Amino acid sequence: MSATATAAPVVGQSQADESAAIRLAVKDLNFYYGDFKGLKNINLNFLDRQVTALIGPSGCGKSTLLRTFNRIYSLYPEQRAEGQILLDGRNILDPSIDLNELRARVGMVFQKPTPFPMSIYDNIAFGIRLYERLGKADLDVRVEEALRKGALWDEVKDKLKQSGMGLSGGQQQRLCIARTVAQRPEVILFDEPTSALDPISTGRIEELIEQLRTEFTIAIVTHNMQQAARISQFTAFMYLGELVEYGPTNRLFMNPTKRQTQDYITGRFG
Ligand SMILES: Nc1ncnc2c1ncn2[C@@H]1O[C@H](COP(=O)(O)OP(=O)(O)OP(=O)(O)O)[C@@H](O)[C@H]1O
Repeated sequence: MSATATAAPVVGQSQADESAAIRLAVKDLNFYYGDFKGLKNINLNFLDRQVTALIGPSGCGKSTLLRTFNRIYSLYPEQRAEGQILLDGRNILDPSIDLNELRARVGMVFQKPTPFPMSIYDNIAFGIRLYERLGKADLDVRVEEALRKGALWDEVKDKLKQSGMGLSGGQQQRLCIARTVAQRPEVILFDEPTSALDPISTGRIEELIEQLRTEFTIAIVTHNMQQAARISQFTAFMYLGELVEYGPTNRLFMNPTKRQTQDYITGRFG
């Protein structure tokens, strides 16, 4: 989808904390799909308990970058990353990294809600059981905690045994967020989490992301620049596999330093 805005979007209120600790540091990252170079020498930091939005025209590499952070690409043998991605100082591209542990520390929420075909309760409990042995009472507490953090508890507390597939699209997406949160990750990746949702469900997810950032470091890919402006503290603008400009969202939208950024946020290309 292309940018259609004709003027820079209105920027939200939350201020970037430029002094926050670096949670994820991307250094000289190159990414290849076979011979095709999808990311070119990316250097970028994601700061603790801040929301960083990745924006740019279709095909610029936003999802590719996001997918390096939990190495989900390693399911495909022809895809590879070079460089470093330091999570709390440790390079997650190192072959010795335990991928299951990495994916518990770096959770991901996809564009299309993907509940498991099981009960609402088990959707949350499933991931916890993979890593921890908890008794029924403790597990109940964890499930409730996750559903509360996913802003879903009040709507589902009386039907935890019903299938997660029976929820509305927006509720399913909040269930997926709760499932991710239940693993107690440090970083949560959102890949266009609201593009399949109506405006009301979108608003709820945006509010939820705003709450989650008090606890988690968040990276979000979005085509919606108003959304990036509303919910992120930092924004990275990408084009053709390169990082063009990065900075506090306020500054990047109000006063971009690069012509390409200016053109994109005002809808002059895309
Ligand atoms: N599996 C793949 N094999 C080969 N090339 C791919 C593959 N996936 C993505 N690409 C290419 O890598 C580049 C970056 O794609 P990516 O999906 O990261 O872009 P994007 O900015 O997220 O796009 P969109 O906004 O359309 O989702 C594009 O040129 C795309 O065609």
